[in-house]
Amino acid sequence: MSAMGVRMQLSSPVTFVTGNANKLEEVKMILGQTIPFRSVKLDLPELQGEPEDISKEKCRLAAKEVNGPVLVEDTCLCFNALKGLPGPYVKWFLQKTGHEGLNNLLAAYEDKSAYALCVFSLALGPDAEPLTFSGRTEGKIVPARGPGDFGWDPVFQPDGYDLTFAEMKKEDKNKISHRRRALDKVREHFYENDYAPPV
Ligand SMILES: O=c1nc[nH]c2c1ncn2[C@H]1C[C@H](O)[C@@H](COP(=O)(O)OP(=O)(O)OP(=O)(O)O)O1
Ligand SMILES: [Mg+2]
Repeated sequence: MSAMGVRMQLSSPVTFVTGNANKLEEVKMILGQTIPFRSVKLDLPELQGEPEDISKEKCRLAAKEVNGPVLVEDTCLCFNALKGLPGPYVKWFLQKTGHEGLNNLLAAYEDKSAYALCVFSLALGPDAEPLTFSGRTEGKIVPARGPGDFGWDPVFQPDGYDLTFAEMKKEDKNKISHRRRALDKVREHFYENDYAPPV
């Protein structure tokens, strides 16, 4: 039961909206059968600003498109020496300058520390205010190592590991990742509110 004692009935399974197949694969692995969800491939426009606001706005757009309950996420890679940049803009830095460019951004600084941040937003429908759930993993930026199939994974080495995210086994990344930590909160929210499985 939710805090209000009202059982929320989802009108349909939650739709995870993303244009990124690698994200979807990880979300599927992490959530398994715990939350009923389906996915739609849509690359939604993203506003500029703070990670939470970007995620929420993406969620509002997704809920309008889907006209039902939706889940979206926005992922940031934040360099401490650069006060959190490139952050939500890492996609464009990566696309234009590659892994080497991301390393070069830190060339002038001793501090190579960084964190990966994942902000999920959930809206139960187009008129609902999105809720956000964040997860964060600390690490550092290193010259690229490992398979290059998912974003900046080759240049991010999480604290306590000698391997980059790209070099780690998927199941190991999924135990400590920003995405895992955020999804643990999403899952907790579903349990706490006792969202009934869709009929
Ligand atoms: O765990 C990750 N490990 C490595 N790279 C990652 C990860 N997660 C996102 N990424 C990349 C994808 C994109 O270059 C940028 C985030 O941008 P972001 O807008 O959130 O992703 P996206 O546009 O690819 O998909 P979406 O349609 O869900 O917005 O960082
Ligand atoms: Mg995006």
